[in-house]
Amino acid sequence: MIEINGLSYRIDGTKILHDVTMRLESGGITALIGPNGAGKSTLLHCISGLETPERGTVRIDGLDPFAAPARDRARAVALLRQSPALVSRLSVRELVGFGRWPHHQGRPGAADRDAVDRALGAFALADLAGRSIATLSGGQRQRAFIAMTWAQETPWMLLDEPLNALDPRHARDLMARLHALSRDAARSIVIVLHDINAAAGWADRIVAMKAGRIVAQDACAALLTEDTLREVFDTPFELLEHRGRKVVVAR
Ligand SMILES: Nc1ncnc2c1ncn2[C@@H]1O[C@H](COP(=O)(O)OP(=O)(O)OP(=O)(O)O)[C@@H](O)[C@H]1O
Repeated sequence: MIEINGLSYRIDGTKILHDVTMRLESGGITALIGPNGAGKSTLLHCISGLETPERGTVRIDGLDPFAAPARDRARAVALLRQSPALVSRLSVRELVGFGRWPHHQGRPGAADRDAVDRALGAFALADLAGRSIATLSGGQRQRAFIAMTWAQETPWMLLDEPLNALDPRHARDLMARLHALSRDAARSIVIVLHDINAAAGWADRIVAMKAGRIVAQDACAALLTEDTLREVFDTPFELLEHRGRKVVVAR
């Protein structure tokens, strides 16, 4: 479980997160939704210890990300940032191999090479393994960064808009893989999504943020109501039902 208590974060005097308190249950997929600028990325950065909050505490299965050594933190939680830094001379295989660093600390073994091969296979990157990441298309590069995060094999994966740049097939494949991973490997996934229908189709739980605050959190089906979505996004939505699934249409 990730427990967040009274988390506040400020940049240059402007409050970005306001006293956020919540629990993220282990297992399954939790979608983090909310309008642009709501503080979703900032919250993920604080959870993963990338940013230090002004006040409040975070515990990742008991681990304090602000006090723990970087290696322990990197074995507890993997973060895919929205715009990951690009080291363009790296090959795809080398980039994915970076995900193994917390496990081998510079001396990769057979288990690390296997994990990289599995990640390359899982994201249809085997044919691109030797290519420089600078030469990839936007979607291919996004998949390489997701594979790197995946190869880190942490109990928690925090993914900030991983569907960016993915075509419909790869977006669906990614959500299906994350769903299977959360079931078969008992990994806990927190994913920022702007596509509410991806959340409706795959998430177990949804947390909705607005203006630096949590405004709703519940099981996916319970949270997705026209009233809640209108309140979160300040725009009307229509909720339809298709083959037992909710489909959300912005009006
Ligand atoms: N370095 C910074 N300096 C000033 N303001 C910042 C900085 N980083 C973030 N902010 C502000 O903090 C607020 C929250 O940003 P954040 O990126 O966390 O939102 P978000 O919910 O992830 O948005 P989006 O959906 O657009 O990615 C925004 O108003 C943003 O402009």
